[in-house]
Amino acid sequence: MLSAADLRDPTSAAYKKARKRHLKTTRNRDEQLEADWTPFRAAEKKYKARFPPPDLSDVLDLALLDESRAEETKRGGWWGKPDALQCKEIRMNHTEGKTAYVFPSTPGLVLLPSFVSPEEQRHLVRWALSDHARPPNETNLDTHYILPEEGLWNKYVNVRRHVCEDEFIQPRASLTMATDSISTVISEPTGPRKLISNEPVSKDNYAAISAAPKPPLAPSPSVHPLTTSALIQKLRWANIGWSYHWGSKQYDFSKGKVEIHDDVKRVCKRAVDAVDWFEVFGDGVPDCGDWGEDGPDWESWNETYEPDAGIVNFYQVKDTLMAHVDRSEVCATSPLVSISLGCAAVFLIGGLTRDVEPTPILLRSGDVVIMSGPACRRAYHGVPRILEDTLPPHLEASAADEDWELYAEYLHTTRVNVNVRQVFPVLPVDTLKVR
Ligand SMILES: O=C(O)CCC(=O)C(=O)O
Ligand SMILES: [Fe+2]
Repeated sequence: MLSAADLRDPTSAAYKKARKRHLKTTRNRDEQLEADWTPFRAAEKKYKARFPPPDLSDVLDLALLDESRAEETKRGGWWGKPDALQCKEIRMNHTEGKTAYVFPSTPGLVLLPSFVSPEEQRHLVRWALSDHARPPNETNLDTHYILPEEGLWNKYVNVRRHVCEDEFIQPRASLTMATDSISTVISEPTGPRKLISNEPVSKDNYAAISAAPKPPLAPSPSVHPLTTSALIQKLRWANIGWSYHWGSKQYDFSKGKVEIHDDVKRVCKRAVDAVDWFEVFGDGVPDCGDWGEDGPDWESWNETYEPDAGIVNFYQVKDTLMAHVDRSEVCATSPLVSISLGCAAVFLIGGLTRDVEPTPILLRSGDVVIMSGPACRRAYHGVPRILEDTLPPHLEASAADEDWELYAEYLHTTRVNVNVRQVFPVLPVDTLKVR
């Protein structure tokens, strides 16, 4: 496979070949169209580019400050700069040897580099693939395929260990066409997550949005049977907690809530608890945004933060997550905790519109991002690039743990993001009592 280093060396054969292909595909590029790109779109295009590989010198890469991550940051030849952006180190609670950073450009954004230990990273990856991406938690593949009851990953492990055959997993369409009336389902092709412009949820429209019908998505009639090994590469997300309805981009509370696993909750609570929120939002922090009629609630987060929803994202190296705002949560301010595992990525976060120039941050395995407060929770953000060959040494296969081998192999081309949210404010007004 071509490495990023090959593509940066103009004397290499790989560079010459890629350049030729690039010139051919961009010959008819519409320059006027490019001039119309919003700053967010322009940044996405820049980091997505396969050739030449993007220059990351304006991407914040705080791992470079950490001597113990030297082996990790060497991988793949991808480096940002530790001083690419303006950020400030803040005081933390009960946390030895860790650091937290805030950003004047996005009040409420907190970065905790290397917050999750290597051991805990392995534990979370196992949880995500083996325990979580299976019933009762919905995955992107459930709509379209009749998945094995034991979970796709567990089946895949059995296939690789020759415990069972690599059978073809059948599309669901053949089954449901006969039983579902077409008018009760909405069609959604497979592929990346779609951008649907949904209405921001608030206490005022919550009841109406909850009551609106949420018909199941239609299984695609064009998907083909695939083996377990082929299908595992197409796993893109698994739901956490309250069920999310992708057709309307709203939660479907009628389906009930699956409890968030204690181990995941514990990491998220530890992260929120580690932050001194006065340093993030206290006196003298400007432009924190509009907290709504009840005013700021950050002072109680260390005690009241209680996640109840979220998603595990599985990105293969060529996947991207387009600019979006997570606006389906009733509580538009409480911390959203986002844990990065596996390959590194470029994360972009801008402002309330795509016209705000986004801040680029290199996220590596074990890093935690917290998005909190009105300015940050409603900020456009996305992941335009997964950086190939960046799996840290502590996630590689090791002779000491044979069972890890298949996880390590999968992670070589994958980034896992555990994205945990709080849908309801902790003290819901009467109309919000669904818990
Ligand atoms: O993968 C990430 O870092 C961000 C994911 C995200 O923004 C989302 O799931 O809404
Ligand atoms: Fe998001």
